[in-house]
Amino acid sequence: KTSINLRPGGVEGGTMSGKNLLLKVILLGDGGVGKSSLMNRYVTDRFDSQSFHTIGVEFLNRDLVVDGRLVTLQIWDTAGQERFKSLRTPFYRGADCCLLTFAVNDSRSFQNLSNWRKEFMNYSDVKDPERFSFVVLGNKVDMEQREVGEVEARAWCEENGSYPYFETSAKDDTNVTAAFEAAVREVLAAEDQIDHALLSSTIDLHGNRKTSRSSCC
Ligand SMILES: Nc1nc2c(ncn2[C@@H]2O[C@H](COP(=O)(O)OP(=O)(O)OP(=O)(O)O)[C@@H](O)[C@H]2O)c(=O)[nH]1
Ligand SMILES: [Mg+2]
Repeated sequence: KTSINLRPGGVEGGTMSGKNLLLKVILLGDGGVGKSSLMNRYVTDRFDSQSFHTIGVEFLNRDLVVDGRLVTLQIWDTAGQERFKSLRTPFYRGADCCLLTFAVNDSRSFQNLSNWRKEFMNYSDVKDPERFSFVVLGNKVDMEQREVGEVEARAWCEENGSYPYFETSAKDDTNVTAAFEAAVREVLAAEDQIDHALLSSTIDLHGNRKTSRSSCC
């Protein structure tokens, strides 16, 4: 299958070797939890222990193959500090997946996950909130002093929509690739469901047309 149907908001880009899929994922979470560090680890394989707070948004692309499909992952990294809210929210539209990020040594950042999800929903204009793909990242697992346990984090994910959960460290490169690949898989799985729904509604429509024709002629 070389062409893939996308719901509104997704973009299809062309390449020399056929069509490849451009997916937009967005990193949200409190200032300092490690969003920029995760993106930089994944795209450039570097870690900076002295990074600056992000102002507004930045994005980087990385190509990858997931389950035999060539995908360009466009990662949007946002500023988590409250004062930058108006600079980040215009960029939520068109996202295919949202990575809700907290730091395991900062319980406040974990408690704020539901606020981040709310903010995303308010500004992203997602058509079907129940089906939208979220992935949750508990970052900084290399740190000694944890304030949020894995069991507690997994329970939140389960209760709030069975979101995949990854314990990551941008510093040690733990689960970073796995987390971004999971985001792609979540989107592809959601697309497949929509393809199936479209297919069955097409069949229904044909059925209806046939019935109405035979009744009027
Ligand atoms: N120990 C450890 N430190 C990390 C990790 N990820 C990020 N950091 C550090 O945490 C600090 C904040 O990281 P950033 O990536 O800038 O955080 P951010 O979420 O982008 O913050 P904002 O841009 O303000 O929203 C930096 O000093 C990073 O070096 C990690 O996995 N482990
Ligand atoms: Mg940042």
